[in-house]
Amino acid sequence: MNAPGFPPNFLSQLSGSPGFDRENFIEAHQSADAPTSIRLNPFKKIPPPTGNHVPWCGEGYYLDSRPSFTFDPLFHAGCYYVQEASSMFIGHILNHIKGDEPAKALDLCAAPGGKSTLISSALKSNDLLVANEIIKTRVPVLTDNLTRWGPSNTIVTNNDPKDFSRLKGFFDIILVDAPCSGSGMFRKDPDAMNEWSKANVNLCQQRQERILADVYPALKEDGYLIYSTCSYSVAENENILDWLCDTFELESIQIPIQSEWGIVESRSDAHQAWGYRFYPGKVKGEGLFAACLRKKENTGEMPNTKYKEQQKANYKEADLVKPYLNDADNHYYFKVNEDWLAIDKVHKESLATLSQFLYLKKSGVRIGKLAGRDLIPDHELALSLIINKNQSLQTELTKEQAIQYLRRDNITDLIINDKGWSLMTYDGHPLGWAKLLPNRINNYYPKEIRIFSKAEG
Ligand SMILES: C[S@@+](CC[C@H](N)C(=O)[O-])C[C@H]1O[C@@H](n2cnc3c(N)ncnc32)[C@H](O)[C@@H]1O
Repeated sequence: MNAPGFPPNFLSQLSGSPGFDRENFIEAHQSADAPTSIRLNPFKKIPPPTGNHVPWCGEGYYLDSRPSFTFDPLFHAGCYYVQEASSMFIGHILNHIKGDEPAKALDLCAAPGGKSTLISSALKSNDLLVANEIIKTRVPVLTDNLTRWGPSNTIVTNNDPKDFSRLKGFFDIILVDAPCSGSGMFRKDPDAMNEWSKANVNLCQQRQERILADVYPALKEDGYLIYSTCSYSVAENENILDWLCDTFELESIQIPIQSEWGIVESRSDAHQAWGYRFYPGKVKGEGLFAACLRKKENTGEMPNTKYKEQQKANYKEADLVKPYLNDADNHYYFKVNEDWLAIDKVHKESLATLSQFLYLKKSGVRIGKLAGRDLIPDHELALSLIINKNQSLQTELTKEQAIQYLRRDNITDLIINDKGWSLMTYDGHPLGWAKLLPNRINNYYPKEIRIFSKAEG
């Protein structure tokens, strides 16, 4: 069977990969469309869709067809994330390794944020997630996706992996979802085939080693390193595991899987490290490789950071913003310029440490600015999981009105009985803020993320 479109040497290079079935692989790329799947936000409950479950992810569902997510207000409310099914396996690994002890997790290569929202779903409020993206222009999409998801225990950073090497032994879990040659996405994005070459695979391999070496000191002894790519190349996968085991003291972790899931369990040549391969045709999802290793050495620890307390006057101001949050006493309140922010109290020290070494782009939840004793609420607050909805007005919108709101258009046929800041909700889920005035509504949906397309379909 021939496969038009695959780059020269691609199939021959794959022929040695564990579990590779040439005919099955070509057929999956010729005849089957990439399945559409979503993952529900466990903290913003909506009725599950009618499609089948993703076998390795309790919150993952395949959809029978691909709807227009842009025109679904619940998507903008952060009730679900559109994610390729294989990627959800990272959540399965996390569930296997994570105990009850509070953990600090780092998602090093995080934009656009699919795996960050996945990790976030598996964490409790006393766990911390740091989601980092090196490329500045990709940070906004990451912060937007995490804002929609709503956690208050998350910090977004914009740093090079080597900046993390100073955070010695800080993290219990590090995910490196590495930039790679991208062959696993060929079915979804056939244009990616034009970028593929053996030389690029080698370049990616070198970059992957560099990223891993840079971040390694930030992992605690006995902490877990999860490594993943969307490449099929042994050079970027099993060979990287061997390189890791040659270079550092790591133990490979076997992850329980069920044979009917269709995932191929592989072993690296030299160290017999376990890896998990996803081939379209064998699994209902795109190409992925994932592995988990445990650090068995101490490469240094952070000295304790002394936290500089804020001045007393600020605490008085903080009392004005507290009523806007649920569980207000379990949060730590701080100011960045004029804005008040909150993060779970247990992360106060971590925040101080991270702010010394990294560029923080989003920390916990931005509550808003005070104008006298009144709060000008921030969009992050509206979408957050910690908002006290009873503190402000709420205006429930029809689907048509919600789309108008999300476009920043005029909202038609809305009867206004109140005055002031109102949460605009759809099916009870906040979308953002508007200010209700006697004869008009001021729409405060952020213009950068408004719906731009005019027509559905
Ligand atoms: C596979 S994508 C991450 C996808 C993301 N984890 C998700 O699930 O949505 C790899 C990311 O690594 C970033 N990246 C590129 N070069 C990098 C480098 N040298 N060090 C760290 N990250 C890099 C890319 O900008 C990209 O966002």
